[in-house]
Amino acid sequence: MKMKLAIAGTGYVGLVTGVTLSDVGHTVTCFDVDEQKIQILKQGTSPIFEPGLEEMIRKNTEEGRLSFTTKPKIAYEEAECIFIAVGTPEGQNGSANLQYVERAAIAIAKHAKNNPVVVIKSTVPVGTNEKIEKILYEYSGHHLNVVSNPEFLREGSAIVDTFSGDRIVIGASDKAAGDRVEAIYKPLKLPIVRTDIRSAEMIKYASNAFLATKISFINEIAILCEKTGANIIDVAKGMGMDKRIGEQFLRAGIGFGGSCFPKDTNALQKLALDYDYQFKILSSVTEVNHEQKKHLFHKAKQYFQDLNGKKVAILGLSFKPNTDDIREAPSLDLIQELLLEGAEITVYDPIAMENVKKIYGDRLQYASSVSECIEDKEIAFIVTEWKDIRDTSFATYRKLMREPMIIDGRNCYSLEEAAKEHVNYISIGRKPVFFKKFQ
Ligand SMILES: NC(=O)C1=CN([C@@H]2O[C@H](COP(=O)(O)OP(=O)(O)OC[C@H]3O[C@@H](n4cnc5c(N)ncnc54)[C@H](O)[C@@H]3O)[C@@H](O)[C@H]2O)C=CC1
Ligand SMILES: O=C(O)[C@H]1O[C@H](OP(=O)(O)OP(=O)(O)OC[C@H]2O[C@@H](n3ccc(=O)[nH]c3=O)[C@H](O)[C@@H]2O)[C@H](O)[C@@H](O)[C@@H]1O
Repeated sequence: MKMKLAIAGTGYVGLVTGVTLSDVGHTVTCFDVDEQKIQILKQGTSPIFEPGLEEMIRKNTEEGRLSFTTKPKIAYEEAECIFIAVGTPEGQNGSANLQYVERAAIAIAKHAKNNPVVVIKSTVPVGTNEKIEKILYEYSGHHLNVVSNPEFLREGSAIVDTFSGDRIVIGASDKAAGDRVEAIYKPLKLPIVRTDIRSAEMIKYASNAFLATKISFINEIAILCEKTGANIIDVAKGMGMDKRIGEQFLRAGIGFGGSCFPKDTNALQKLALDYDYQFKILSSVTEVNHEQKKHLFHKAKQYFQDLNGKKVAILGLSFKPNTDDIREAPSLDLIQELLLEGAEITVYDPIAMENVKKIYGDRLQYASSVSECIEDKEIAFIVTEWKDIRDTSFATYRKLMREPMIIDGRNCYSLEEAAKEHVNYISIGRKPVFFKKFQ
């Protein structure tokens, strides 16, 4: 059944939801309060870097199923279902800031005329959907059903994640409203989990918190590997082959970043405190992650002591490959520490450089390729495992750097390769390989 849908918010989640649902045949109008964003979208350009997204925006706009507007009336008036996908950034004391969700609900209440189901896709604390139902009633004077439908896509693989996700969660108190949302997703042919509203809200936070826990856990095992002489790659492989553990999210590195894991782990801890409970595991997960983001810097200090005036290269700035998002990116922590030490920093990222320039301006130098970034440097830090960074051979480092000291936060190379290629190579959870003797 094809439906008339509206989306509030054209960030990652709103845009990908709008584009994919129009691609399976629904008519979708995306509304955003950001006029500049809507202008860009109307021209068929994506305001975010996401593989495959721009092509799909153009295709579905041209075929007449997808449109963009800054006028809430146009988006909401006739919609049968309205998805709220606005931001829920970290607010006071770590709690989720719900002001954007509330404003979106008020606009929906004022303009919707077709008795729509209101679907909350934004990540919101348990109990929020019920609050929004009340706001909708207060501002419209009649009852509108609210359904919780949290999102599980990842930046950088958002389209693939939407078309081949593991599950779609639908939390509803009204069966018919839940059925309507289920019907929208039917063409995707994905497993559907139906729950009550509060459980759906909790599934989202619990999933993100569990994945974040896996990362902090493997990062602590990596520290122990470094101390004991074990190899984290082999350890993670051996653990991950146990289906009860699973191989995913066992890549040790320099801590998790991004717009969601840090804020969602904090919001869940805050929610627990609101219910008079201290979520002990999660406070350790956050603490471990905080420390892990400084790991590369500490390694550099360990081998060089004084970094003042050192010429360093930072390869990769986004919080993960295939996105220009630098929110909570570990690169920012490293830059900050190195600036305080007085290092001379050159950075490179295939996509995210402009975002970093907005923060650091001329305090950094910006290179347009890996080679330009590492040329004549004393230390190269690998921070984000973009393909062109992973594909750079040790021979290139040897040719361009004074005396290659590579500190790799993403374990991009094998230790055998490093030993064979005569570079100094320090990675995560593995023995360092030294060509030149460091004290
Ligand atoms: N970024 C991600 O990969 C994922 C995000 N989420 C959750 O989805 C939600 C949205 O996240 P993002 O898409 O990253 O947010 P974002 O911050 O990139 O975009 C939010 C958009 O909403 C717009 N907006 C604000 N108030 C509005 C209003 N009243 N009406 C219409 N538009 C409005 C903003 O202008 C902005 O374009 C958050 O709750 C987030 O935790 C969930 C899964 C994945
Ligand atoms: O709620 C959200 O916003 C989303 O948060 C994450 O998605 P995302 O933040 O886009 O990216 P991930 O691939 O999960 O990576 C997050 C961080 O963890 C790090 N990571 C990931 C995996 C791993 O094994 N090791 C590791 O250090 C990444 O480098 C990155 O900094 C979740 O994976 C999505 O399911 C969820 O929808």
